[in-house]
Amino acid sequence: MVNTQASRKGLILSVNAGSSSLKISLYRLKSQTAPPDVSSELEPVELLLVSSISNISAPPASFTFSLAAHGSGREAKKEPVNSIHDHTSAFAHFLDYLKKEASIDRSEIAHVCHRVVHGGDYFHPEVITKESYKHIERLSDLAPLHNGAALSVMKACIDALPNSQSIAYFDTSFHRPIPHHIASYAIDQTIAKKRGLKKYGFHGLSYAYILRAVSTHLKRGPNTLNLIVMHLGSGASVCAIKEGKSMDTSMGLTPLTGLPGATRSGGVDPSLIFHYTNLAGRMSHDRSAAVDIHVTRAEEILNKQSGWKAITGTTDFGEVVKNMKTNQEKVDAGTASEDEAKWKLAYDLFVDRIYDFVGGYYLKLGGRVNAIVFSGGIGERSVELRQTIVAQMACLSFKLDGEKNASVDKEDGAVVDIGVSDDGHQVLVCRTDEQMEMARECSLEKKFWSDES
Ligand SMILES: Nc1ncnc2c1ncn2[C@@H]1O[C@H](COP(=O)(O)OP(=O)(O)O)[C@@H](O)[C@H]1O
Ligand SMILES: CC(=O)OP(=O)(O)O
Ligand SMILES: [Mg+2]
Repeated sequence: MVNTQASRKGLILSVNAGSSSLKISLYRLKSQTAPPDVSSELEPVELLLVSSISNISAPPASFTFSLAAHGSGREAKKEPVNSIHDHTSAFAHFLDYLKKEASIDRSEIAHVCHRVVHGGDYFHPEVITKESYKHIERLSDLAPLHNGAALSVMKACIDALPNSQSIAYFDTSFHRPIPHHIASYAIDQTIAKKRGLKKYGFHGLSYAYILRAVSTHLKRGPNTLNLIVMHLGSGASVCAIKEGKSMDTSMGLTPLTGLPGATRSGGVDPSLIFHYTNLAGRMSHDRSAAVDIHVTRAEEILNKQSGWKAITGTTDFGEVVKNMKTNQEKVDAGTASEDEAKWKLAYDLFVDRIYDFVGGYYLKLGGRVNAIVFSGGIGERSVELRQTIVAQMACLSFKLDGEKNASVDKEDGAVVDIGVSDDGHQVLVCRTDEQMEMARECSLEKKFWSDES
């Protein structure tokens, strides 16, 4: 049931619970009288403020909050916060700040959009009811770093923002068009069907935003585009987009497989875990999540105690790159200790797995690739990683403009060109925005804005 008062004010709060972060943006509808008539705009909503809490899994968390003044953005306030230890306390900290720092009446927030990583067989946004909440809760075991976090924020929203309607937007929706044989595993198909064991794919809200942003940037309809998009953050994945639709992606049944992440192993031989520990099948006693999640020791180790954190001790890939450069000479000379060499191991291993997917997807797309796109915290910020990947892709005739690559941070806009080859292959960076993707979808959905709904 939409609160009519709030609906008329047209504020949308978008909440993105990532594995290591909570990103929150507040928007106002640009056209309050006729919200659904702005479908052609990339951003039919106006950003009012943005807040981000990072390092939730490696405290102290870092909190930023900035009011967007006519789009230009005011200097962000950034501070470490010791009281933040999970997504619930991160959201509570944000609400406190909102009260103190912004002259916004919470009761004007009509809708809260929640990024939910695993939607199972939900393909469309779902208003949160007892039933949909339970459905998402049941899927928590398949996205142990994510769905529980999103649910805990939903609970907090229902308490703190009783006038607002909570709506779940799913990462998995974008990947619905993946062909059956690509989404299937080579296992007993009766069991696969019964238990829903297939590739779902994730980072879908990000890929949807990127597709639209690149389409606007290149002035070409999304359905004419073939892209290889890398979303590289604490969770990292690659997606092959064929004629505007997801054709394949590197994550699978859960967000664990594919590329390694900050604390995730990525794809390993499934037998590995039984050699790693003989307690693999036992239930984990980890109770750090605010919502009960049932995972085995195997899942806990591969999701939370692996990745570059396990190799180097840090979840920050920026640190990995910095330390790798510091130790480069010794590594090249063969005189580096294991401790000095570990940074390069983490970097090279990540890069190697990216090659696997980018190379495979280039082949699947028959070489007809309009652009490769870097996004996510690492893809958007690591000059070195982009340089390494595109250098290897020279054999596929991709070319990087070194100066443009080094000055991405100085460029405005969602998409930045960093190279184009003679035969038209583009290299792009896209500042992805999952919160905007949800707010946009929400603003365009007539039923969320009619007084009768
Ligand atoms: N300058 C940088 N170079 C490389 N990696 C960076 C840099 N700055 C941030 N990162 C990485 O970006 C990651 C966060 O990415 P993001 O997509 O925002 O995370 P999440 O997966 O939680 O949504 C951090 O884990 C950090 O490793
Ligand atoms: C699906 C996933 O891994 O998301 P994130 O990168 O936000 O943790
Ligand atoms: Mg993320």
